[in-house]
Amino acid sequence: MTALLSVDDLRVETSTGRTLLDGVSWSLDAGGRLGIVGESGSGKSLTALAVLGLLPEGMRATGRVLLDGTDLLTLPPRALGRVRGAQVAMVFQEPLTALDPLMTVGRQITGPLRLHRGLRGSAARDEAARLARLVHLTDTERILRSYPWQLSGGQRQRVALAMALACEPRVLLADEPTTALDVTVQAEVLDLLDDLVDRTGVALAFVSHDLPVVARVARDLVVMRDGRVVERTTVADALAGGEAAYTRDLVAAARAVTGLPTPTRTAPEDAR
Ligand SMILES: Nc1ncnc2c1ncn2[C@@H]1O[C@H](COP(=O)(O)OP(=O)(O)OP(=O)(O)O)[C@@H](O)[C@H]1O
Repeated sequence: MTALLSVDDLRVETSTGRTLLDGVSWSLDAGGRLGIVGESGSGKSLTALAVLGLLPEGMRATGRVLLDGTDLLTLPPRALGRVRGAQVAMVFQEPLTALDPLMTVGRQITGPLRLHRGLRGSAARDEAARLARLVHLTDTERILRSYPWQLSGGQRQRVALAMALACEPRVLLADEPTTALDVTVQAEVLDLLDDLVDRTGVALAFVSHDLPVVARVARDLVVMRDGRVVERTTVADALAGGEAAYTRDLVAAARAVTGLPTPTRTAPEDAR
């Protein structure tokens, strides 16, 4: 199968020539679930930002980021803007950064529907309500009339997911989407993500420092350290004892803290 999104020998340097990402390569198939894991500073977020063309000023990316064969790194800004949101959507750790504090949730969800799908009036409102239900928001009428600050952290992340899915993207990039949430809400949002991937068929790239969290939603796994990919494997194989010593350390550390299960090696299709 040809990959839907592939990152090929991605390198990111600062304006002073410091290398932050060095030869990062991975691929995500249509409907795939890729986890990108590694300790703080390993380059997970920069990889996600580079894919979206959202690197901080002054940083330079080389290599290739191919979405269905189109290299996003060489795309002009306007064309890249059309890809972002419409084909590759994202959710971040803190949903408030993605939400406008002065706009009701309903208007924020209808915004991308208007822009990318041309929906207006009651058609946009109906679709916003459908999306709110899709992300398991209850009391949708009230929530759509609310401002972000009137919602809980878990509700805000559900709204951010509804906005991300509004344009029916092919890829969803999630960077630590549950890290700021307390444990119970974190589990609910992970279950929701799992369900959304199944129901919408969106391909998921899920970035987190937390291996047990990644293991709940991902099937394939990229392990990063110091701006490099240490190992490309599956979650099941990593849990059964990865090839790289660093992967084994990550698994052992996670197991010591959370009691991760010790599965036997399984075929990738059975890994969820
Ligand atoms: N704006 C920036 N300017 C210079 N260096 C940066 C910048 N942003 C990140 N870096 C550096 O790039 C490297 C990778 O950072 P990145 O944020 O991708 O790591 P991460 O794995 O996502 O970690 P975390 O989970 O803590 O966000 C780190 O060494 C970091 O110090």
